[in-house]
Amino acid sequence: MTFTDKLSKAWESNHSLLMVGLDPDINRFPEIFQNNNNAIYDFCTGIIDATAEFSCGFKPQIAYFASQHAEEQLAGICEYIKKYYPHLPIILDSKRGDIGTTAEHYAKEAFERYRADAVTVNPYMGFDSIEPYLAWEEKGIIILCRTSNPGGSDLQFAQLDDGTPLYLHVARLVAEKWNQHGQCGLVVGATFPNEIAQVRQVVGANMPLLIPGIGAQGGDILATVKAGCNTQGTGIVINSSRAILYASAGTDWKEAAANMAQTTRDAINKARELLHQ
Ligand SMILES: O=C(O)c1cc(=O)[nH]c(=O)n1[C@@H]1O[C@H](COP(=O)(O)O)[C@@H](O)[C@H]1O
Repeated sequence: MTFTDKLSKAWESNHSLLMVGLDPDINRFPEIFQNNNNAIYDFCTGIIDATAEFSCGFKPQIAYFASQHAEEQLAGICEYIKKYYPHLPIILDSKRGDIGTTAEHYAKEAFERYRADAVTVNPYMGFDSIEPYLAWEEKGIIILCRTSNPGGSDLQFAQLDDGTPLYLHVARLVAEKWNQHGQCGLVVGATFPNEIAQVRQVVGANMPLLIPGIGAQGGDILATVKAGCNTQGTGIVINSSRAILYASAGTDWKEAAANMAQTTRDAINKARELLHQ
């Protein structure tokens, strides 16, 4: 099954557009994880069990694992999701970008080592740096377009000669040239709803948009849904990481994460209903 099919099914079966981001920061773990050599695996699998029913997938951020020499724990977490929640897609967030021969290895890292369903990539080095990922036709390739951070504007708002901002040029390139197998998505930040709407207009109804920036970064759910959803009330994956992972540092950490995931999923669904009645 392709990533886009799997994602559409997960949207429907869990009635959720919420993706739970796995950004495990050991300094923010509850006390019970002290002196636990497998803390990252145990924490993330606990969060996965607590939030799976409210989410449409999981997005592990690779830096949090690599910085702690925890790549094997990341591989174990991906195995865990595949085994217990095979209907939920994994987006490996690694934002790689390099020349083709090196990109081939980054693609293998994502799709062979971690068996991810999709990966985030950086378009800065152009088509030949993306091509090795596109060869994995079943997999999702989610390309940075209008990122959620304030500094994203430094380059993404630069204008081409005809006045088109760079982020819209990226959206157009992906939609018109790079998305030959219908496997591409774009990253657009919830902190910039006007730009989400511009991107949706350029790419049409079907391209999935990965939208981080609600929760800890303050993006607005209603504005995000309004700008990003297609007429079916789908088409977007709204990521939240810290707000869910660290909802409580006490013994109730799993319940708090579940509550936050459910509340967030429900708020997204309420916005969908409001806009698509
Ligand atoms: O590609 C991403 O996921 C991403 C793109 C972007 O523009 N902004 C952004 O915050 N992210 C990631 O989304 C997550 C946001 O985390 P929270 O702000 O804690 O919800 C982090 O893993 C970021 O690396």
